[in-house]
Amino acid sequence: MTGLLPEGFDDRLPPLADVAARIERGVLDVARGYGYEQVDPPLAEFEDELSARLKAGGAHGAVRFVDPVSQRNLAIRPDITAQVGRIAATRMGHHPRPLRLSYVGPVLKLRGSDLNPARAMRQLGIELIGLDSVAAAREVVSVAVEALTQAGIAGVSVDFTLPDLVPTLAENWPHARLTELREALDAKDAGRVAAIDASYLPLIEAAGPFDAAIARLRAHDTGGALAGRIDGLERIAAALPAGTQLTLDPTERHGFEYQSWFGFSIFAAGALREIGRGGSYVILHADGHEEPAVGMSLFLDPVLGTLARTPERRRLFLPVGTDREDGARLRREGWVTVAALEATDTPEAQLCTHVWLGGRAELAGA
Ligand SMILES: N[C@@H](Cc1c[nH]c[nH+]1)C(=O)O
Repeated sequence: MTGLLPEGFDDRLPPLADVAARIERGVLDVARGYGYEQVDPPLAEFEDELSARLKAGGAHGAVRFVDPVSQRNLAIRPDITAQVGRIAATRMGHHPRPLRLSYVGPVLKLRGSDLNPARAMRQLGIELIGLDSVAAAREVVSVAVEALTQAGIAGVSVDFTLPDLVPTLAENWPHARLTELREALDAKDAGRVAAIDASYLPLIEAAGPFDAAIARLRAHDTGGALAGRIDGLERIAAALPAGTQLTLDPTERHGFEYQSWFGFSIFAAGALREIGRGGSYVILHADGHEEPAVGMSLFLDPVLGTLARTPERRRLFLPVGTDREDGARLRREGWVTVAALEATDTPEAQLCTHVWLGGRAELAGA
């Protein structure tokens, strides 16, 4: 219904909201099994704290307002990773490293994008703080793939990227020339890239299925920043279950505002957009020291529609007068029971598949 909610905002209704909650629980449970403990930061906080924590931004795209109580600028979180960075750098600064944390909750973005108009959404994820090594990245990507698969998401695939590769290789370039190169790479415009510096052409040619892309990159490898990253990606990919579809787009930077050497997007069968993103990044401490981290965030909306088409909705209608003990026992056995509160209520009105009749669960309408 237009006008009921602002553009980019949406209600999750039944059965989608239940499906989503179940997947969220499933993912967080798998993460907990790997030692990731949940933090639950508030919806909004001081803007300066939020933007100070991630090197290369953390309050980017936040809705801001002046708090009438503190008279300070607050930001509604656009990304819980920045809040986890704040917690890791302050209240859990003394905690032994690496620190493994997970989170789930709503986030709000000032603007949607052409590709994804959503502004209000739920984000869940894990962050591993203290390391951005290949071993740390391997763990984060494998936990993401395992957790999504166990939560019932089919066809999970991963697209790797190297967010800071181009700025690292072109470290001494004037800003304007680097911007031009990055725009040409974004547009995958081989002609323009060749005109700027043909040695960057292999980065466009290397986009595609992982093994072939790595082989092509290796063929052009001149040592240095690229060589280390190729090795790292291969070791990360090798940790994923056989059959996981993998691709590489070494210059993709859309959505990777603060990630450093390593980034990845997660896709699922039938979902039109990515359902997750992650990578390595740097947390800034108040004393100026920089701490590496790796993490990933999931946004499940694009995949919910594909799952909820076949929800198993078994609901047992309990007519007025059903014994309370019977109801309690049936729920313990796993039934969803819906009690009639008035004699005129019907199984159909309550979307029940079964009815409790004569001490048995009968098919409704039979
Ligand atoms: N929070 C990032 C993904 C991420 C988590 N940790 C590192 N990167 C995002 O939503 O795009």
